[in-house]
Amino acid sequence: MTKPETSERLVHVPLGERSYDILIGPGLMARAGGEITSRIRGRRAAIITDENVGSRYLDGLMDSLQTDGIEAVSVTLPAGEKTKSFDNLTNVCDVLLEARIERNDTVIALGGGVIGDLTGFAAGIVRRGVRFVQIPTSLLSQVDSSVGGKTGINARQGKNLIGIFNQPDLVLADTDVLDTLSEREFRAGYAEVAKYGLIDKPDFFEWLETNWREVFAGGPARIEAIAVSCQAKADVVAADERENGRRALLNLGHTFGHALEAATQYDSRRLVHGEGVSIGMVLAHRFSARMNLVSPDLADRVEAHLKAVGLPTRMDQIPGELPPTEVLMDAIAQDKKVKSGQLTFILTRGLGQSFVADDVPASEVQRFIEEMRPS
Ligand SMILES: NC(=O)c1ccc[n+]([C@@H]2O[C@H](COP(=O)([O-])OP(=O)(O)OC[C@H]3O[C@@H](n4cnc5c(N)ncnc54)[C@H](O)[C@@H]3O)[C@@H](O)[C@H]2O)c1
Ligand SMILES: O=C(O)C(=O)C[C@@H](O)[C@H](O)[C@H](O)COP(=O)(O)O
Ligand SMILES: [Zn+2]
Repeated sequence: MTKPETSERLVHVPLGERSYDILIGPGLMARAGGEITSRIRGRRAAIITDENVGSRYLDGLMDSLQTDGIEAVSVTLPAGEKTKSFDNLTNVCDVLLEARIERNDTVIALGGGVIGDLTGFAAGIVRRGVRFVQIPTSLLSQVDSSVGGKTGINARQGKNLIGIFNQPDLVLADTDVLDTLSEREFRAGYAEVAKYGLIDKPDFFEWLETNWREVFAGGPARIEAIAVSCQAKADVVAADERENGRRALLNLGHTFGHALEAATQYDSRRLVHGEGVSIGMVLAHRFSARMNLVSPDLADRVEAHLKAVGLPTRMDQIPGELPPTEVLMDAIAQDKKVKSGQLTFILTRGLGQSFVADDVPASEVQRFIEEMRPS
């Protein structure tokens, strides 16, 4: 096994027998075989990827696995949010069973959050659970979706409505691969980075306001931002793995964001997840101001930063027409945080002072959306 780069970072997710490491840094793809064989007994693997990532990184990963004695099959799916479907779940399960992947073999998600969520779900249900490694290749998946074990697919009724908690055995975030990510997708991932600052790390948000250009440029600031994000997520997940309380904070901006994704039929030409989160976080701050929890200046500040990096911050920036507010409210009513029919939102009392509000009147939300949406 080749030596780790000195710039490499390790974040541990302490979850008892489900604990695992997240390795972050350059050159990890070429070491994947060694990192896997040092942790997982089985010598066979199945790699699930998408066409954009597979065409660039599948061969290299296969070579690395082969060097360390792992024999692998692969399946390449179409790229994009629509891939998180029952049809593709069936396809992936079929591939795993046909290849006779056993419980101690490894299923590898090589791609962004779409591939990670779908693959993690399949790995958790095939033979009631086989080993699962995340090799996240988008910024969003390196800072968020590969960590914490939420896996699943979308349903006709809404986003991520069918799935399971299934922690990975290992996460390998090779930061070199971010060089081929489009600027738009990098920005979308950045929304989830900024989210950690807005949840409870005001110093990190301030650091991002000053250093975001370096994060976009690559190098140590980018690795630092990814490591801080993974540590922030690991801390929340370790405290509340199954979202009985504090973990809901990671949903800041998502109640609005998921409704907008559903409203655009998961059409990535109109909106991708991180963009929905960006608009959703601004709405969550504006709604907090509306509820007299914070000054509107804070919402202006959050919007100014997200705008500066080039993210959309308002519903009127989504191309095409949005459905009526009632349709958005229907999607919001399907949110997994709803309790006894009451909406739950993540609101804020200040910069980095987010909290879970589980008594938000639907009528207030509806009125607020009416005012904020394009007329
Ligand atoms: N499970 C969780 O905790 C969690 C957290 C956040 C988001 N998510 C989910 O993650 C998904 C969004 O993830 P995403 O933003 O990674 O989307 P994605 O998986 O669709 O990836 C974005 C695009 O970038 C391409 N891509 C990925 N890596 C690349 C690379 N290195 N070079 C070139 N192209 C590359 C992909 O092919 C795709 O076209 C959503 O479904 C969202 O719900 C899940
Ligand atoms: O890990 C979590 O918990 C999150 O909420 C992270 C979110 O960024 C992510 O988009 C997640 O998939 C949303 O979860 P959901 O339970 O609202 O579907
Ligand atoms: Zn998200």
